Amino acid sequence: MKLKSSGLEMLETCSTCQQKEHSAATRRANKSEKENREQQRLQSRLCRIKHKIIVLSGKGGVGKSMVAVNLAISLARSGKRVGVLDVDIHGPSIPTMLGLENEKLHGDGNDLLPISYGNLMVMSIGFVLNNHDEALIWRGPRKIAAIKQFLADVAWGDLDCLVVDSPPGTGDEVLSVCQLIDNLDGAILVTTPQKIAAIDVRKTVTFCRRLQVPILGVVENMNGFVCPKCGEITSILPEGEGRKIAQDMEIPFLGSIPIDPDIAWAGDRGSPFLEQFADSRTAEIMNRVVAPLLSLISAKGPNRSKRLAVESASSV
Ligand SMILES: Nc1ncnc2c1ncn2[C@@H]1O[C@H](COP(=O)(O)OP(=O)(O)OP(=O)(O)O)[C@@H](O)[C@H]1O
Repeated sequence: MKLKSSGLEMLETCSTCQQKEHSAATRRANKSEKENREQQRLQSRLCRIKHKIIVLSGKGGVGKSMVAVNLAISLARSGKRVGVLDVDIHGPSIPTMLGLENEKLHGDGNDLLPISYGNLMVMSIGFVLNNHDEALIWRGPRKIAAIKQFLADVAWGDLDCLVVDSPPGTGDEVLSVCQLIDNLDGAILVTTPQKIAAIDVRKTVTFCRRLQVPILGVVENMNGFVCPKCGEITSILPEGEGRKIAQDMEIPFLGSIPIDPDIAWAGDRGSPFLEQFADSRTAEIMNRVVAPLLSLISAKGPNRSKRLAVESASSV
């Protein structure tokens, strides 16, 4: 015991240790100063964006990017200033869906400049990749830093709405967006009609509730098939899980969008469906699905959404 206590005394008085502690304290102070500056920069960007919506799903390939792009187009067509932020680090689809896959990231001083698609402004990790086959092999901290940089450094200017397209699941990217944007209007959850997708989407509902992100509604995509010859909609998948999630979990059901070969065609050609096939029956259905979201954005003032079905917070 005696030896141990005299060892401790040595530690307390040792000048090398004191120096080390002093440098560590300086590093900590510099780090928190840097973090404060970053936080201020982030807030000054975000406060110029009236509404922020994230499109989520627990399942991959269910149509999140398709919903994000067409919602953004619909808002832009109604005269809103809209940005689309693609935070799918490992599989960014937005550049392809908007025909921007050959665009590269530009900067101006400390600002990153969004790429324009008509009057839409777009930012995606896809603009950073050197070629289409390149894969980013990043762990969580690097992904989180990239998303932070997108939110803090992209010069969106004044926007009516930012639509964030996310990767499947509730991993680092989605968690970062939900935590960094503290006044998100809410999340749109996308599912397909099968139980297998719905099971994962239910987890996304729980995730949103734990993070106190309001749920704006569920979209059930790929419900029924639109015959390209006669336009009749035939049911080909088990039906109704999207509506069931909405009922069971007391969240709004925004509607169902059928499988339409023209949606897939439009996505591959980089020409948004609601622009290219504006007069089709499916476009009419899609317009009905996004109508409540348009009303939300058109309401005066930022973040007017009612916090829906949000349960008591628990820290994550
Ligand atoms: N209703 C639909 N009818 C036909 N094709 C569709 C429909 N919805 C989406 N698609 C097509 O399905 C593919 C997957 O859609 P999308 O990329 O939007 O899904 P995602 O959920 O964003 O995928 P990921 O999980 O990989 O990010 C795309 O080629 C898209 O054009």
